[in-house]
Parts: sequence; structure tokens; C-alpha cells
Amino acid sequence: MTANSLPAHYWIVNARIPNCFIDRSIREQNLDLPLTPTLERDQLFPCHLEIQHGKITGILPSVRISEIPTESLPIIDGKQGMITPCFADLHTHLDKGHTWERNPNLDGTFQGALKGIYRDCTEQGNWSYDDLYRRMEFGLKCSYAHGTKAIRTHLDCPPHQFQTTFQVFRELREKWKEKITLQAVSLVQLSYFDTKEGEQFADAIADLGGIMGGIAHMIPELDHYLDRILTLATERHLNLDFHADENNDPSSRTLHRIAEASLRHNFAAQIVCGHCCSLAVQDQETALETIALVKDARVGIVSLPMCNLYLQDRVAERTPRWRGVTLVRELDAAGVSVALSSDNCRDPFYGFGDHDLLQVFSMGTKISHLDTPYDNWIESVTSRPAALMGLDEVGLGIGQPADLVLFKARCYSELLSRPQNDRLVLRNGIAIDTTLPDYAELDDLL
Ligand SMILES: O=c1cc[nH]c(=O)[nH]1
Repeated sequence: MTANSLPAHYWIVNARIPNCFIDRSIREQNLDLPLTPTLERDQLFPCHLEIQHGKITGILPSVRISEIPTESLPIIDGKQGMITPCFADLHTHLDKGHTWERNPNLDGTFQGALKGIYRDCTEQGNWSYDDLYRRMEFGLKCSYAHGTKAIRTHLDCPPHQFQTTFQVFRELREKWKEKITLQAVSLVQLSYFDTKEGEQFADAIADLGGIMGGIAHMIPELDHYLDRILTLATERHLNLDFHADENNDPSSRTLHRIAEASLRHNFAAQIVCGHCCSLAVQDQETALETIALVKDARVGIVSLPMCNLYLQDRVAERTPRWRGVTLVRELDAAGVSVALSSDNCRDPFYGFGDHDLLQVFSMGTKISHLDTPYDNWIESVTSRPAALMGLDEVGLGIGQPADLVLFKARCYSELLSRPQNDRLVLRNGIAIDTTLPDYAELDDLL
């Protein structure tokens, strides 16, 4: 049987699933199986997966293959390939995406990125309904084809822009709802929420079903602004998502202040902080103090390895000395939920990218040394970001939708050595078309 003709009931046999996605009661059934060094090192569970009417209905340890009625039911041979759940991208900027050709960031700095987007959105006024719709949808097409099923996007919200952007977001969220769960976060200066218009803007975010967010800076008014935004969010039952400490200044400790504010307010909803780069340049004691607070406040952290590698420590004609990422390993060890996400794609903040969380995981693994042991790090692009988004259907449990990716890679080294463009993506048990959109689709906008 080929993946193009999947029936309502079939098995994928001879697959390998990371242990972290397999229920302990199922894993224990394989205790008799002598594990190869690869399976042991990479913590992979060799098994067979039953799929019926779009759902996972059975996971059999590999030793029990004789129980599968292979004569009566169709099978796909996974050939020991790895299976992961579909991906969840917790931190993106779909509204900026694919503007590189018309507004590149030629010095590659953070300031250059800010200027590039200001030029594109405000000075040149490029972000019309049509322009945004097509670029954002291009990003969704790439994400979907790579196997992503949930995306949170930050949306730049200058007063002249946000209504158009919100309209496009609403329409795309509706159009794509069967394929991708979309969430939106406002991206503004925190001071904006301390104004009358800012309060109305909080209402507009609530009306959109969005998440309140903005960029935290180490300014004297920071605590006051945080108190204000936490109050507005509590009143409206909204989650929060901040850009925090995207710099290499050890005195930049907005993450610490956000966690303190959360505890001060006894904030019940979910807070996510993105970037948190400066944590990695602080002394050990200071960093650990913040990490403990972040854990107490249940703040989720999302690291953006590709964008941080690109923008941080960029000085003209000098080789960068650090990798730009936050202390993902220390945060994880302390029990903080750590996700990895795409961030920007082909815009002034990051000149590359293709909305592919396998690429993010691959780069993140190499940048932050998440390999050997790989532990549960694959969760950082799947179930963990999904949980931080309040979604529970990203996983490989019995009864869950058969939304998964089957790779022609039998271990992590094979998985992370090739781009895996021949991956099989199943949504509700059906193989989707993984053809990527043609760049030329956007030519007339650029
Ligand atoms: O788009 C943005 C904005 C701030 N920081 C980023 O990395 N990207």
C-alpha cells in the first residue's frame, strides 16, 4: 500500500517513536526486547501503530507484530523510521514574513531589523490587506506542508496598522482552522497599555480571542507597566506573551521582573516569555535566581535559536563569540517548560527560514547541545509548545488524532543530518500534499 491511498483502517508497522510520547504501560510491554545501543541511546520505542478513522487506536510494541492481522488489513512499512507528533510553533511573526527581498537587513543587526520593518510597514505602507494576507498565508502553507498543526504569531500593532492586521488574522484563522490552530499575540511597547487607547486595545485583543503581549525593556517604569498589563489581562481572562531580554546585556533582567510580577499578582493564566538571551550572559547565581523564580511563577520559555544566532553578537567585520540563545538546559533542569520555535522567516530579523520545526529542532540541538542524550527535547517543538498554547491534542496517545510525521530516519543522527524533505505527514490519518509553495507566488508583492 502507498501513503497516497490510505484507507480508513490500517497499520504503520516497524516504526520508532520517542519514549516520551509513549504511555508507560505500553512501554513496559517491550521490556523483554533486547534494545540496540541506538534505541537505548536515543530513547526510541520500536512499535506498530494502528490508525482507524483518523485516530490512533493502537500502539503495539514491536515484539507483538504477530498480533497484527497483516493479511486482512493494509499496512505501511515504516522501515524503522521515526514518528513524531505534528509540530506546534509557539513563537512566529507571520505578518513580517517574506519581506526580505523588498527590505533586506543588510547589516544584519537588531537595529537594522527594527529599521527594516519600520520602513516596510510604516514608511512605505506596504502592509495592505492583500499584502499581509498573501505573505501570512504563504507562511501557513509552508508550515502545514512541513507538518505543523498549531502556530502562535506575534503581530506588530502600530495604531495605523492593527485593524487591517487583525482582520487578515481573523480570516486566515477561520480559513485554516481545520489544518492549523492559529493564535495571535499583540506586539507593542508595554507603555501603550498604560494609555486610554491602550485599554481599548486590550479590549480589541480580547475581542479577537488573542493574547496580550509586548516587548519588555529595562526602564524605570517597567514594574508599573507590568502591573498594568497583568491587571488588564486578568480583567479580560487573557494569557500573556512577552519578548524579554533579546540582547547580550547582563543587566537586562526583564524576565526576572515578569516572574516577580506574576507572583505579585497571583496571575492564574499562562505567561510565556520569548528570547531571554541575556540570561546566558549573567553570572551563575543571578541566572539561577531568575530561573527559580520563573519556575515558581510557571512562566513558559520559548527559545528562538535560529534568529538569536543570527542577530545576537553581530558586530561589523567581527566573528561572533556567542550563540545568542538562552539557558535552555538549565531552565529545563529546573523544571521550566522550554519550547523551541521558528521566530521570523525571511524578513529583516532573520534572512532565512522556512517555517519548518524540524529545521528549528535540528539547529536548536546543535546550537544548545541538546544531543546525546536527546532526552525529551523533541517535546520542545511538539507537545510542550502545544501545552503552553493550551492545546492538548499534540501527542501520540491512543484516541488522539493521527496527526503525525513519519521520517526516513531511524535515529536522531539520521533525523538531524538531512532536511527530511521526503517526510510523510499524516493529518487525521490521511497523507497530505507536502509540496511547498513556490516563492514566485509572492513576486508581484516584492
Ligand atoms: O519580529 C521580531 C521582533 C522582535 N524580536 C524578534 O526577534 N523578532
